[in-house]
Amino acid sequence: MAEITLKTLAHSYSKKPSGPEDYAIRKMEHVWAQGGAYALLGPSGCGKSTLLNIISGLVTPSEGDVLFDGKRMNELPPEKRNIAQVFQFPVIYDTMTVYDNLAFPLRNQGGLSKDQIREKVNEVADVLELSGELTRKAKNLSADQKQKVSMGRGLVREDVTAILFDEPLTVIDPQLKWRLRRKLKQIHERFDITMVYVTHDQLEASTFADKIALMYEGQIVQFGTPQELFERPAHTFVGYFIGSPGMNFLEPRLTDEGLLFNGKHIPVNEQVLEKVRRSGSDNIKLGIRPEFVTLGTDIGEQHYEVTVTDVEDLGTYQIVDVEFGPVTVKVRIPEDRPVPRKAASIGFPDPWLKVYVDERLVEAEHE
Ligand SMILES: Nc1ncnc2c1ncn2[C@@H]1O[C@H](COP(=O)(O)OP(=O)(O)OP(=O)(O)O)[C@@H](O)[C@H]1O
Repeated sequence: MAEITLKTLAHSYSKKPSGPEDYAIRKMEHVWAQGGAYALLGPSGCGKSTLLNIISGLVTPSEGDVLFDGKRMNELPPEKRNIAQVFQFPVIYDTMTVYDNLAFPLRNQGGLSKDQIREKVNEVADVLELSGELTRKAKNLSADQKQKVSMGRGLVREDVTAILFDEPLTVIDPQLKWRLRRKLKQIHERFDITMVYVTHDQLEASTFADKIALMYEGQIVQFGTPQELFERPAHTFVGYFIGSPGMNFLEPRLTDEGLLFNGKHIPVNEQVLEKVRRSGSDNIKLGIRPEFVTLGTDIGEQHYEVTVTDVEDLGTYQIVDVEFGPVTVKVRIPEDRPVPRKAASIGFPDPWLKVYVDERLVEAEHE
């Protein structure tokens, strides 16, 4: 077991990368602490699998280091790294029994008696609810049972540094997914192993992980709890990708008075405004989640006049589309709240209105 550090890591599949777009992993620093349950979340192609494969040794990074407990691993082949990797599709020996599949990594490792092997296999089979299947040939198992055997093969070894899961539930029926996800959580609690779970599904990420690393264009743009990613997106992409629907964005103009949008002054914290001025950038965005926009009929200071254009009833809540100048702002309200007919007003309560410069969150210093 170990802490995994990625130090000034970058990777390009191209021999002669000419710019950032040629990098699957753009320069990053990251630490996965020993024993954590992490999700690596991001859209297709953002570099998740590449990052996992660099940790396990299947891919050698073109720049930077992979350290396990401070020791450089770059030159070590995968089989020497003690990393278990579970892929989308089960990797098992079809002709062996479930018992032999689970015992295989232990026999390979050597140094354990038959009894010790049996004890460990039984323990893992018990956790994975495979005890009744131990004598069955693996090829006769269902897809989810096979995937459980794959996971079990990683879990039996006491010397594993970490288990990396690369979208392991893709082949599993939806109704079994939640059971397996819970199982993984229990396994994590019981075995105290560092786990990194790759997914592009935010629900899967937040039910499994204590902390989520959100990846975008080859970089981890935020590493935090599901709540932190929701309440304080550090990058506009986090705001957009997390939540349903994602964050609303307005593109205000910076004037001597402050931030102006649709002819209205939108007040923000003075320190934040000062930082925006100093940045010299004109890529400024205001972000607010649909859950935090207030909707009413009062027009006045900090209540901006809008037109309701659509209401979508989604069972337990409604999504109201309002036209605010050139943009449609989405507001999420409880199902039983009446929606103003056409003329309405919206407000952006202070702690939830975020300011982004060059896509990064700008905040006031805390005392
Ligand atoms: N073996 C390879 N050779 C060249 N380019 C590759 C290779 N593997 C991945 N890439 C490229 O690297 C980038 C990152 O891919 P990667 O598979 O790591 O992303 P991902 O987030 O895991 O995507 P997905 O969710 O679709 O699996 C993509 O642009 C992809 O096309």
